[in-house]
Amino acid sequence: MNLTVIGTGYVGLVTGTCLADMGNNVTCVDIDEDKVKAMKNGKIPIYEPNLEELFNKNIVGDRLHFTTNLKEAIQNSSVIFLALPTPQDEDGSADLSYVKGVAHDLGKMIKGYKVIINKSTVPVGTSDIVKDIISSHTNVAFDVVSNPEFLREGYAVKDFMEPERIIIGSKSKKAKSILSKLYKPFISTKRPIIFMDERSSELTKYASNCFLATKITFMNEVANLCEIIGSDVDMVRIGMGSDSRIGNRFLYPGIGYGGSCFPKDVNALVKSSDEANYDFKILKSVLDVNVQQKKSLVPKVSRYFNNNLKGKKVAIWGLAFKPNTDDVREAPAIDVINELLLQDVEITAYDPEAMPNIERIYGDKIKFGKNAYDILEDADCLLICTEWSEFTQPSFDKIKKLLKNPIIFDGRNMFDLEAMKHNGFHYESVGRKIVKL
Ligand SMILES: NC(=O)C1=CN([C@@H]2O[C@H](COP(=O)(O)OP(=O)(O)OC[C@H]3O[C@@H](n4cnc5c(N)ncnc54)[C@H](O)[C@@H]3O)[C@@H](O)[C@H]2O)C=CC1
Ligand SMILES: O=C(O)[C@H]1O[C@H](OP(=O)(O)OP(=O)(O)OC[C@H]2O[C@@H](n3ccc(=O)[nH]c3=O)[C@H](O)[C@@H]2O)[C@H](O)[C@@H](O)[C@@H]1O
Repeated sequence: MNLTVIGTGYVGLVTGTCLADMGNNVTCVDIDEDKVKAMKNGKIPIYEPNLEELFNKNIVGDRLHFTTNLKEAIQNSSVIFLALPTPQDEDGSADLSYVKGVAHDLGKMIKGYKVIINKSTVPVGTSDIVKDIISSHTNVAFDVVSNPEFLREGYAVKDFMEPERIIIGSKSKKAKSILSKLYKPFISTKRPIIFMDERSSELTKYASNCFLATKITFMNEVANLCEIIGSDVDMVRIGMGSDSRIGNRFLYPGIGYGGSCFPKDVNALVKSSDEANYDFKILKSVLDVNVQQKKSLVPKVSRYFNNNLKGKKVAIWGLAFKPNTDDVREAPAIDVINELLLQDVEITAYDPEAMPNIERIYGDKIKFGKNAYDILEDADCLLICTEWSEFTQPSFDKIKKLLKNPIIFDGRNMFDLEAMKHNGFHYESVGRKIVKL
């Protein structure tokens, strides 16, 4: 099939690349000229494991094309994906201006039947809004389908190629039949397409992200309680997770959830609920608890140094909002850095992928290293904000030699308590006993 993908951020690029890999002829459109130029030259604008290889394969295979010209891009394709940003507006709601803007453009441009598939995360009712906008410009037949995306950064290719389910919100037989054909290579009896109406599909996406954010937040609160009453959250997590009704995934406590989606999507569902005169209390608590959790590491450091961090030198491992991405949007490391800078702390940091993005925010306020050990020399302690696999089995001897004091504050529970005792560290983590020197 000839397809057009509008917006080549994370979702658009993965969607376009994976669908091209299934033999479709895909044209990706973006308004960012530099991005399009770079992609035409085979340069991928994001760090995402396994994507670059697939991207290059499909460019060489002449199935993946890039342009800034929307009119040209949609000319020969009756299937159009929207993968546009829906960032958080000032009042917490989802900003639909990108989606609405493109709907106006499409309304003025379409000449024959098109199915417009929305992959952006959008509030309930957006499919109707898009339909109305397009209809205000044209009498040509078209369908608007809600087809939310569930991929995770860091696993995006696998998640797209082997989705646990594909949600399609549409009442149009024609659109459903086109999408069934398009997604055939991705589905099986264990990985079905679930058809529903547009409004249910739109809510499924928010409800899924909000539930996961709630699950993490619940465990963060369990961890906070563990610290007070002397339980070990790792054991509680294993005990809880072995109940298949609960499941063992997304039960890892830490220094709060971040990223480009959970924070904005929880805010957006709270806002939509308020507008519908429904007080979504549990989600309001999730928002509050996560703000506190993201601030929870620095007070531990401060307490250790008798509430005086002025002039201390702190090394940070991990800046991305999670491993295997260079994305620092709403990353807990940013809250940690802000708080430390407020207390006049000197910061050295290392992340395998995200340092350029953090440097863009802080300039020379932070020093960066070439590797994890580079930044430890003479630091008063080490903080861990992201659980990159390269931090999993470090040389504790080397860390001890380089740090001024053998002290680690771990926001991601990376190390075994007994091992840290044996290695001779003061070690504080989340929801577990403090290992004292
Ligand atoms: N990032 C993720 O892991 C996931 C994101 N989503 C949702 O998918 C949507 C897109 O997210 P991302 O890909 O992360 O966004 P992004 O911000 O990385 O990329 C969006 C792209 O759209 C382009 N764009 C903006 N206006 C345009 C226009 N008028 N015409 C053509 N291109 C235009 C931008 O230049 C940018 O390249 C959001 O609604 C997000 O919530 C859903 C699942 C996963
Ligand atoms: O809508 C989206 O954009 C995507 O949002 C999340 O994906 P992503 O933001 O890439 O990252 P996750 O792996 O879900 O992690 C989100 C945050 O939760 C934190 N987390 C995750 C799991 C856990 O057990 N504990 C925990 O603190 C991570 O550190 C990270 O900060 C969802 O997992 C995807 O299904 C969804 O498509």
